[in-house]
Amino acid sequence: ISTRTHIAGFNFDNCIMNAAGVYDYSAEELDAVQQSAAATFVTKSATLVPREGNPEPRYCNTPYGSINSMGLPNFGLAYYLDYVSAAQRQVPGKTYFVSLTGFNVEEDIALLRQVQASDFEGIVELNLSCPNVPGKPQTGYDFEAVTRILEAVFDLYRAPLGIKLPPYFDLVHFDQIAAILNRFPLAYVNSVNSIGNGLCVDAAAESVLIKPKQGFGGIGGAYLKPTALANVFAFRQRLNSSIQIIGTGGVQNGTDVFEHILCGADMVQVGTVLHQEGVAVFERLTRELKAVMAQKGYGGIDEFKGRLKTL
Ligand SMILES: CC(C)(C)CCc1c(C(=O)O)[nH]c(=O)[nH]c1=O
Repeated sequence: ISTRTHIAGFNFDNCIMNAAGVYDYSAEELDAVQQSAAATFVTKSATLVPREGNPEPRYCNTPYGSINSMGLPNFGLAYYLDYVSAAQRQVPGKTYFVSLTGFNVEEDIALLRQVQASDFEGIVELNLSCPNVPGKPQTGYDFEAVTRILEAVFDLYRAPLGIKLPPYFDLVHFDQIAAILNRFPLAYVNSVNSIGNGLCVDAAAESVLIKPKQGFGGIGGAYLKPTALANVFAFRQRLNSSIQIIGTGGVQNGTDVFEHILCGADMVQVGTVLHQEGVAVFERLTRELKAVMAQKGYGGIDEFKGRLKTL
């Protein structure tokens, strides 16, 4: 039984990896993912210069998942390009993902120019959940901004590039954003980022759980799965077949991975469960996925990918 997959023409021995922002901040964490059963890694979304991020506590586990307002702490793009450059030499033939996020189009372009000038041979993931012009919603919810950014990006960048999107909750929004995305040579769409601006409360302390933004933060974990599966399934039906899908959100076991693939995902990423369990989670999820496949008689993920039945 094989859980191998392919993204942007690159082959991967497995279809499970980390989600940007989790276990990918430092070289030590990236090493741990490298040495695990994960297919590959994606780096923490990188900015032009290093960022400390928000004051702590900025992440908290909750009964059904997690809440975070990290504030994009990262060592800067150069650090991650150096790490991946060394990884490419150490393990030739393995493909890595570098996540980027600018706070405006100019920054996005500057980040991509820096990637182009490097020896990076992998896949770029552009995080569109970043804030945009103050007073406007995050980029992923500002469809004109998405259009403007992708026009600038694809004028410049010709190598494999995917985007990370926030969750959408209205079928008309799926139609509208998919019509935009179908105009561009995207390698993939990664759905979903955390549900923005949730609020978790500690009733005993009568307080919020995290310090930034009065306790508002991105919601991950089990809460997220129905929304994540809906976004994967909706985009699979709307996007050109040339645009692949990475499914992210709410994975806790092999059946959840199976469900993401059934909805159309070509690769599945994990965040909260990785943060809580560590990199051993990749071996567990892979084992559990293979058990589901064995029980159903599937030899490879293409036999059930996107085959979700409607009633
Ligand atoms: C939310 C932003 C800080 C604008 C982007 C980075 C990010 C963060 C973060 O660094 O706070 N957390 C998430 O759950 N998703 C993200 O995409």
